[in-house]
Amino acid sequence: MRIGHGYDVHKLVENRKLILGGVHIPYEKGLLGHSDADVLAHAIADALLGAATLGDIGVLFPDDDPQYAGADSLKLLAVAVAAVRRKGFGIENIDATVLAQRPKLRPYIDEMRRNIASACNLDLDCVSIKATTEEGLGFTGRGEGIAAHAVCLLK
Ligand SMILES: Nc1ccn([C@@H]2O[C@H](COP(=O)(O)O)[C@@H](O)[C@H]2O)c(=O)n1
Ligand SMILES: C[C@@]1(CO)OP(=O)(O)OP(=O)(O)OC[C@H]1O
Repeated sequence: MRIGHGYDVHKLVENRKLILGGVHIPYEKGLLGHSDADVLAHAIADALLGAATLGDIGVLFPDDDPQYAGADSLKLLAVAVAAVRRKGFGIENIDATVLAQRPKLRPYIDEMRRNIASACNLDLDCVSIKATTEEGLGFTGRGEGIAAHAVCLLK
């Protein structure tokens, strides 16, 4: 067994789509990044790559490479998963938490889980996604950005 942890943050700005776990969530702002800035998919990719000692998402997909401009992060996640599997690992489970003051994410959680499970070729029951506010505290609490933590086990 191998354990992995991933953490990512992206800034909330106007005139960007808010994409979390591959779901386009209606909101007045979106996350800024070189890719679609799907902070949840990035944290999960980093957890998987970390567990397999394959570096992190920025190693696989450099943020100065034009081919990743506006990239669908679920596709980047699927590539990361393929690298993990090529190294001989299977994925036991993924558990992630999104830190966002707004918008309310609960209505979108099941669709996010389905998207992540599909990108990772996993049963739905192996993918857990949760959301929490930080009670108005810090940069997520002020609505300046959204963060995500993820852990995974590889077998
Ligand atoms: N952006 C968010 C944040 C939280 N939730 C859900 O609300 C519950 C209570 O949030 P607390 O920060 O007070 O723990 C939380 O357990 C989530 O189910 C949400 O949907 N979207
Ligand atoms: C995903 C990549 C891909 O270009 O770009 P960003 O969307 O900026 O995301 P980040 O988590 O800052 O770093 C990883 C990048 O390599």
